[in-house]
Amino acid sequence: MDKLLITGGNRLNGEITISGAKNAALPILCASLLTADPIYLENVPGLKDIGTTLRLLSQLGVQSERSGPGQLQLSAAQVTSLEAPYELVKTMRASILVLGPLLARFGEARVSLPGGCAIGQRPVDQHIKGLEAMGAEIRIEHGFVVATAKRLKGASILTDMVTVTGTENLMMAAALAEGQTILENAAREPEIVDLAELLNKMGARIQGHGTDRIVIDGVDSLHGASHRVVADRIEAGTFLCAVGAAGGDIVLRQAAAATMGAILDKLREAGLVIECGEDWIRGTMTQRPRATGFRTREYPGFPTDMQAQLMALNAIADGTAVIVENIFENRYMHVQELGRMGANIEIDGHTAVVTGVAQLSGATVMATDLRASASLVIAGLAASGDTVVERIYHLDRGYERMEEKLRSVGANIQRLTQEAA
Ligand SMILES: CC(=O)N[C@H]1[C@@H](OP(=O)(O)OP(=O)(O)OC[C@H]2O[C@@H](n3ccc(=O)[nH]c3=O)[C@H](O)[C@@H]2O)O[C@H](CO)[C@@H](O)[C@@H]1O
Ligand SMILES: C=C(OP(=O)(O)O)C(=O)O
Repeated sequence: MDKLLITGGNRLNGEITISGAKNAALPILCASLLTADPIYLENVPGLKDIGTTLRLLSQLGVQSERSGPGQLQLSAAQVTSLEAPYELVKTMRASILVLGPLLARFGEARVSLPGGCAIGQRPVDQHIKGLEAMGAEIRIEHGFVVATAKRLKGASILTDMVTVTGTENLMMAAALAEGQTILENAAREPEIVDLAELLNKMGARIQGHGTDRIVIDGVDSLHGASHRVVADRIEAGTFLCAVGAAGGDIVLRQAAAATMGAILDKLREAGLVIECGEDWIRGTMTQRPRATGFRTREYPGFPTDMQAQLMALNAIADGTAVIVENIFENRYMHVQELGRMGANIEIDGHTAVVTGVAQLSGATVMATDLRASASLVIAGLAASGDTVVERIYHLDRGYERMEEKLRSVGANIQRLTQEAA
């Protein structure tokens, strides 16, 4: 298992190019199942989760070809299986996103239930409830969601809570349903907007994406399209937290500041000077961070996927910050590891109270999930001495060449492969 070795203390200066968003690319890859025509994609990030999704799609019969860096052509002309097996689904919960497309186009799907994971239980009951409202018959059998439908029918669906992949699954299914579907309480994340834009290029009739009421007029079939995946706002926010913790001056290229309002507001509150244009963000940090409390919320609120990284910045801030995690019930796994580096953090239920310390000290720590890993890297960049982050396969799920990007702006960070470790 690979590890990262970080020697803290270097300031970060220079430019980093932001990759396409994991959370937009994953549903977009699954959307290729909705048509027999080819889908051409650009700005697909090179991530383990993308590899897993391509393996899953290949198992279903989808052909994929890389034509250049970040470019991918997908063809679901010959789908040969309608089953997503546990071996693949268990490593990546977003695999549930094949359910809606398979059911809508082929009238049948068997998708393994994802099971529990580090950050929370994460059930898929709302995906199922929505598809049932559209006329699907669904049963849980031997750990699989087994769904059938002659043709899905448009319905009015109000989900119990705002769910990102739930909205995506139902939007994809509704695109090929008979009649109109209205999704109330829909998620508004930029990644949903990106998916809807691709679906509309494929001939879908979707309106209201980016609001909490999405209206989809189903069509009989969809066709091929080309699309560039939106920039990863969480990757960009992570690098801004890194410069906030280590100090320095970095410019992020191919970033989408317009999707990052709440993140940029909080980082400014923490003391970063931030300037931005349409596709770039500059973050400069010349002082000790200021304690910055926040509550995670659905978009346009502060994202749960940035909670761990901003907590790491707070760990060395001047003052005390109160953080409330509202989306997942168990997303504080990084707290114990940050504590091993000298952070002063107390947890009471969904609330974390972070009292900043002047200096963290490097330690060997273990990554427990994707963003927890990122928070440990940020802490390591600011800490004195060496930090070893173990189990970085979590990090590789969602960050493209993170250590190379950080090294290019001056960080002292290297990957220790299993052999070298
Ligand atoms: C691939 C992807 O895009 N992942 C993102 C997506 O995950 P994901 O789509 O899985 O997260 P959801 O928005 O669905 O989850 C929000 C909350 O609703 C609950 N819930 C959800 C669905 C359901 O059927 N029943 C239910 O109870 C979840 O357990 C969680 O507590 O949104 C999360 C919240 O912004 C992000 O952290 C993830 O990075
Ligand atoms: C939780 C995340 O991803 P996933 O939903 O793919 O587990 C994340 O991106 O932080």
